[in-house]
Amino acid sequence: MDQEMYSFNLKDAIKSFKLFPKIFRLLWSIKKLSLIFIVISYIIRGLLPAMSIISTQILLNAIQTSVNKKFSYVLHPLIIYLSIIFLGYIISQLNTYLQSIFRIDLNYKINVMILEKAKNLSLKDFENSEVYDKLRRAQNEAAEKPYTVLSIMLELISQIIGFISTLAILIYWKPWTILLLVVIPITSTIYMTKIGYLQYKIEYERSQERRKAWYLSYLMTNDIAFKEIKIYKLGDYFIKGYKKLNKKFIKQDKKIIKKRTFVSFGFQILDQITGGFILYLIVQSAYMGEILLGDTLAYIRSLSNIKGNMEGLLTSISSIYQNNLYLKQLFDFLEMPVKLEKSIGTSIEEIKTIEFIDVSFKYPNRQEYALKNISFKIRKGETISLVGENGSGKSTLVKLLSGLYDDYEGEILINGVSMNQINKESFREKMGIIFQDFTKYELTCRENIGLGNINLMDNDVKLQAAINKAYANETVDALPKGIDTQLGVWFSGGVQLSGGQWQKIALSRAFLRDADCYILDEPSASLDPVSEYEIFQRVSELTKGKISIFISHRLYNLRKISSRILVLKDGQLTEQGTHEELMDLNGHYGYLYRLQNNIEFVPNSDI
Ligand SMILES: Nc1ncnc2c1ncn2[C@@H]1O[C@H](COP(=O)(O)OP(=O)(O)OP(=O)(O)O)[C@@H](O)[C@H]1O
Repeated sequence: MDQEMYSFNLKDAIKSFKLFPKIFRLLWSIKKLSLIFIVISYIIRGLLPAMSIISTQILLNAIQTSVNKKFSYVLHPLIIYLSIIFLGYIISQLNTYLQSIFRIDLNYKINVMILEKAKNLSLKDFENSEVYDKLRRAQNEAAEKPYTVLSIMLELISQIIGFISTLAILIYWKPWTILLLVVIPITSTIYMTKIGYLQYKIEYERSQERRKAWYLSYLMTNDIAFKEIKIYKLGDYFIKGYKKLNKKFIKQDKKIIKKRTFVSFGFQILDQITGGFILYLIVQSAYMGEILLGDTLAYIRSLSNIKGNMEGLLTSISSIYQNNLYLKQLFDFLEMPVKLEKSIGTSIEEIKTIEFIDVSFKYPNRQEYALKNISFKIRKGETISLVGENGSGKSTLVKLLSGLYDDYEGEILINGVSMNQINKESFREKMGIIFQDFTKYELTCRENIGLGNINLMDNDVKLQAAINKAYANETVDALPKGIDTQLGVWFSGGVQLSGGQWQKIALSRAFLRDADCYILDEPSASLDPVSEYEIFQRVSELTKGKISIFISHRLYNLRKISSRILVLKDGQLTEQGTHEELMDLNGHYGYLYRLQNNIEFVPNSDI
């Protein structure tokens, strides 16, 4: 047996049933009345087999002993027999209907709960692959599970009732036969549960690889990497990676199926032999005249019912355990602690100052600091430029400044109040940011802009003003349905924009809000130098009296508009001042500026 099999123990299995109250609370919150009806219908379903056996037994025995009796002697048992069949039919139909409806509501509610939870996660959570795995597991594997557990749980209730009630019929005849009937299924269940645990463990351990396989297939089936896949001929490479991962999964799955089939086959054979032996005893008793025809049939049916019930009951217990393991993923995710930002802190009415005091920060998965001992103060009315080579920490600084990470060292003060003590939601409402990797929403142009302030989504005047501010008029006017044109290529009627056009739409989105601080992180990636300069100039004009922060590698464009330039090098703030001051300093900025503008370089030992 595999090493992993030993790590399963019955205690864990029993412990997993502790999830019941949580599951029940969740289900109760969906639809109380439906849940009550479903439970009742399962209880009746559990009683029906025994009721049917007893009514058949009474009917047959009545027929066999009806000589010289009135017809009503057999008619009454017949009516009872037919009523039970009819009741069974109605209950089964009602049960199917209620469960289908319940399932729809439950799935919907759980998916919304997952989205609500994802909404409250921090950027750090999203950059943490463990949290990401939890989210994916919750979404992919666990969303269906509460329903599965519900139906198995109810099936279990019904089976227990069915089992006990039919068992009573056989106990009445030969009590010791019961022992024979239960030993084998119980042993088989323990084994099957172990296999279930093994399967879960494999699934759990391969969730990173599963995500990788999903990612490779995503790259192959979406437009994001299409061009590079064609140009660099990456198709076969990605398919090879996809196949390699999946071959491993298939091998593991087949091994489990083999094991499951083998164990189940062995126990089935033993079970059939026991069943055959008890059947032999029933037939022998009937032959000897010890029992009537109705009793014989009742015992035979009880025997087959008990066997079926026992098997079903134990399979249910084992699959509840297995499903609970997956459900734990869902609860783990839903109960993951998150800091709800909006409920805490001082509200920010206007951003007047932003100050970093000796701020250092490193990403959770990194050893080295991305920012080290950064100190500066920005006042309202200033236009600040952040410059530095790739990886020097500019975008990280912007993320810290927007309150997206909170585990930095030092202090970040907004209007003199610590970032950790302000109401971040009110603060962010006052920020208009275009990140380097801004989002191109596969939605309409109106939504792409309106998402900057959803209250203004239908306010055409304000939308147009934002479009004008961002110089996006030409782009929007050229769209076939104007502002209501679908953008991107994912949905029908979509129009794809150029990188620079997308950027202007994103800028309009930032302008739609009446912010106190605008941040443009490297628009140069998509804008030509002239457009970038125009936009910087435009933004600094429009934000007079407010704060604007630009990040660009084109130092020439920042020269005139910046009231101050902050120079980052290897995560440290090495220089700050106006363009002229920094040129006079002849440090790193001077070096970069001259390099970009073909000005002869005067060496400086500090560079
Ligand atoms: N999410 C992240 N997790 C871990 N490390 C990160 C993350 N984002 C950035 N880094 C690291 O932090 C450092 C600073 O990155 P940052 O993106 O702030 O640089 P930048 O100055 O904006 O660079 P560029 O000019 O290329 O945009 C780099 O070493 C980078 O590898």
